[in-house]
Amino acid sequence: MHSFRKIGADLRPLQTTLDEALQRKIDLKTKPKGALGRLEELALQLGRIQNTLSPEIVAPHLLVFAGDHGAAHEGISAYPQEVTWQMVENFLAGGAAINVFARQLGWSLQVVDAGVAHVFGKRTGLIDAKIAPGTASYLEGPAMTDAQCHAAIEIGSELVRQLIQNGCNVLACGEMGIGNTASASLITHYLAPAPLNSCIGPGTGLDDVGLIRKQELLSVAASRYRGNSDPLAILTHFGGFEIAMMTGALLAAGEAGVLIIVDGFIVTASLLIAARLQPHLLDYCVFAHGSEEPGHKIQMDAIGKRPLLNLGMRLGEGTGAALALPLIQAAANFLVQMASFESAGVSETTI
Ligand SMILES: O=C(O)c1ccc[n+]([C@@H]2O[C@H](COP(=O)([O-])O)[C@@H](O)[C@H]2O)c1
Ligand SMILES: Cc1cc2nc[nH]c2cc1C
Repeated sequence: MHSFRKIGADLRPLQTTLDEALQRKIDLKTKPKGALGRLEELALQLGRIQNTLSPEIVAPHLLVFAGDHGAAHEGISAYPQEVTWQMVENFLAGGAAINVFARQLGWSLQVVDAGVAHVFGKRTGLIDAKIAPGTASYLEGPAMTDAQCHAAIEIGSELVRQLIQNGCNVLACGEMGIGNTASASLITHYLAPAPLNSCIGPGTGLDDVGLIRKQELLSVAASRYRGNSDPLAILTHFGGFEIAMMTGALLAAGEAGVLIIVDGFIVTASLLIAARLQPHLLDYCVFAHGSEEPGHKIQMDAIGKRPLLNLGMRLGEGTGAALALPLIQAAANFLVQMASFESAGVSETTI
């Protein structure tokens, strides 16, 4: 029915032919066996993804997808909808947290207007991929049409294919969209699956009263949903153009066999959809950080993954993913640059 089912269709399980050689190379480095802990797992994963004993990080790129949500007017966020476009302006001016971290850590950064309710005009650093000026409210019906969902997935995947053609071999997605934790909660509820209330949190900072209102509204939204549990049906109904575009982006990155650094709660909601379509996608992912949004732990448990960092963050924008890059770089570097027992003349045997 949906041709976008084909995106990611060539996604392959990771190559394991080099596993023994990679593990041996890791074990022969000048350190007690296993002493680099999770960096050793990262090095093995990177070697598998790139199918080499000497992996490298080339042109890491972060795409920040922004979109508005029809349901934002219902009182599901601590902030008003216009913060979405105002933060896009902040990204373009270089003043947001993600700009600071991207500059510090060597990421190329682009902002994608997936569906912000604002006219930006032609702007340097902004990719105009606006599907519509915000989704419809899922309290009234589907957030988007099948055609809009299809277009968003196609555009997200095409953007990533272009980046990879230009040499990028590490991709991260970030997002900005007032109200998008509510969409991510609904998606997590259906796909983890888990009880709805356990998937709902304060997002940008709702107080207890606000949280109860959000839970009530989302419970109404779920009770009105007449579709099935098909991941694309859920994406279409509960939306987020930025969430749909990231779904396409993640699938294309996995299909091209590049490392994906996964950010927080909303990006992982996109990943839950994408991984339902192509389960091997998870092999290409590193989970950067544990978000404070409570549904993130539910997502991680559902896919059996552990985040690298726990910094108490809940910002989005790709900030958690950005901060994990030096660890991944360190994993590649130790595998390539560290001396072996033999080359350094260090005794290998234990007594
Ligand atoms: O990435 C996360 O884990 C995360 C957790 C909570 C909030 N956010 C960000 O906050 C915005 C959504 O929050 P809300 O309360 O408006 O749904 C959106 O712009 C996200 O980038 C992001
Ligand atoms: C200020 C602000 C910045 C953000 N960045 C991502 N989500 C955000 C939400 C708010 C409210």
